[in-house]
Amino acid sequence: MADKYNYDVLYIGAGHGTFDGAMPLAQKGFKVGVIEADKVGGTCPNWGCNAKIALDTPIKIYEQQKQMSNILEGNLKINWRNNVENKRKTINSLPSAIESGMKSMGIDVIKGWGKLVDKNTVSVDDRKITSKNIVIATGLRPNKLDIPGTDLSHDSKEFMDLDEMPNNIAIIGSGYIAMEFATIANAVGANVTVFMHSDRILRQFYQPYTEILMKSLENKGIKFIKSANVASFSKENDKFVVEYGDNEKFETDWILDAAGRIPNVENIGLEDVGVDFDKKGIKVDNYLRTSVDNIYASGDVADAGQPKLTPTAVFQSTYLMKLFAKLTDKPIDYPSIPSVAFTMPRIGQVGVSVDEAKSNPDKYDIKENNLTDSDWYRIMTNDKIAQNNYIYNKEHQLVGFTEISNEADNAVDSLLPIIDLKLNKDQMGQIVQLFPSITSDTWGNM
Ligand SMILES: Cc1cc2nc3c(=O)[nH]c(=O)nc-3n(C[C@H](O)[C@H](O)[C@H](O)COP(=O)(O)OP(=O)(O)OC[C@H]3O[C@@H](n4cnc5c(N)ncnc54)[C@H](O)[C@@H]3O)c2cc1C
Ligand SMILES: NC(=O)c1ccc[n+]([C@@H]2O[C@H](COP(=O)([O-])OP(=O)(O)OC[C@H]3O[C@@H](n4cnc5c(N)ncnc54)[C@H](O)[C@@H]3O)[C@@H](O)[C@H]2O)c1
Repeated sequence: MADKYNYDVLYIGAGHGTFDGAMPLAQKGFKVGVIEADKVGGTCPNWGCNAKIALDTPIKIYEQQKQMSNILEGNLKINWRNNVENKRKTINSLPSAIESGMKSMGIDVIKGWGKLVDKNTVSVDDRKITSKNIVIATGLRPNKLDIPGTDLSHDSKEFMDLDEMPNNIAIIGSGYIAMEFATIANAVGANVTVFMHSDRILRQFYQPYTEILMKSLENKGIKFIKSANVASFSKENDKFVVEYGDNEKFETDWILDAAGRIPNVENIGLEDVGVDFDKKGIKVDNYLRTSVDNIYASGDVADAGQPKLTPTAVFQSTYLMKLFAKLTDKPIDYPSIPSVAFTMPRIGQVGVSVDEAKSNPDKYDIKENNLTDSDWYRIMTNDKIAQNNYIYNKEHQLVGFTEISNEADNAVDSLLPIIDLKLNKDQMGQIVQLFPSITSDTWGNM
């Protein structure tokens, strides 16, 4: 299409906020360009979900083996170097696979730093590229603590590429990255100390479950320092020192700063072109349109009031494809975005939360289960922690769910069609699950 401009749609950033929608858009005949400054695929395949789950998979097996030590004899041990090598092997081909996929659909993949020049022009080094529509999908980056010695700390990307697991690790923060990586480092044998900002971990999740998780991690040897108020990092001989609280000092071998991630909004010309943003990201309306009418934002960098996760980025980029291809003219209508902390045990949730249900008893009913004594599957795997909550509206439709267990990710996933398609009992009765499976038990416990 594009005649007046080089492209119909030009994307800045090549993560899930871009490629899930850009590929089908190009397939429909639209002229599409994608600018990427680093690895094609962005955070999720290279430094996020895929990379993390490759490292986590042996951890899950290791933890489950310990649970079944009455049957499985011998002591498994995780070889960290092999684990990192295996992670590299499983993800290293993803950028070129995604790039080839885009090129095969006719997308021009342009390497370099994209910066808005005006509402239809983006510069990449010395090149000026024009487009009818522009999508900014530049993602997030670690929010390094603004304290003395901050450069002595490391981020999640560096953790996932450690050739040796340090004996002692200090982790700053108690969110997703902090808890998932504390789980991994502890299983590999490191002494892990978590410096919490407050007295809670994983504040997005149901607090009674996060308290159970924290106790379980403590029982495995992870130390938590609540409301630590970390003041500085320094180096003394071969050791690193975390100064916190009332001038207390903690010596360690390695510091992971996991105190959150912030939007990549700097040096991309937003101010020059009049695109509004703040520290939560680029402001968008219900069509993912920014304050400039032909410029859109997608994925983590957009402040869309949704969890900044891969499923959100996939849904948003796919929605934009439909909008550009005129397959919809309606505002974006989000499904329930599922989220899981890949700790052991895991905590997962989707839809209406338990807290929301408890504060609106006229709208919701809650069914709580302890699966360790009632659920055959969890008895079989000797799970010591497995609980869930089903949340129903007054028409008895399932509208929310949360679980803590080794299988919480699979349990949440299995219920998404019921929640999103609002299946009633008759419709559910038309579907039989594989048996035995987590799905059959999760549906069966409703
Ligand atoms: C350690 C970790 C684990 C995670 N685990 C999970 C998980 O298990 N499940 C889940 O759902 N989510 C997870 N996430 C979040 C998930 O990775 C993100 O939500 C998702 O990758 C967002 O995609 P995006 O396209 O918006 O941004 P990104 O994937 O970050 O892509 C943005 C791209 O833009 C590029 N870029 C930035 N500025 C420019 C510029 N000016 N010019 C050109 N290119 C530019 C960047 O190089 C990058 O490639 C995890 C994140 C991290 C850090
Ligand atoms: N399983 C998953 O889906 C998954 C896994 C990892 C990351 N992610 C995504 O990546 C993003 C970043 O994850 P994250 O764990 O960095 O962020 P987060 O927001 O989950 O956690 C940040 C943590 O840092 C703490 N903190 C904030 N300021 C601090 C300070 N000054 N000093 C000490 N601690 C401080 C917070 O209390 C919190 O515990 C999120 O968008 C998340 O959705 C998702």
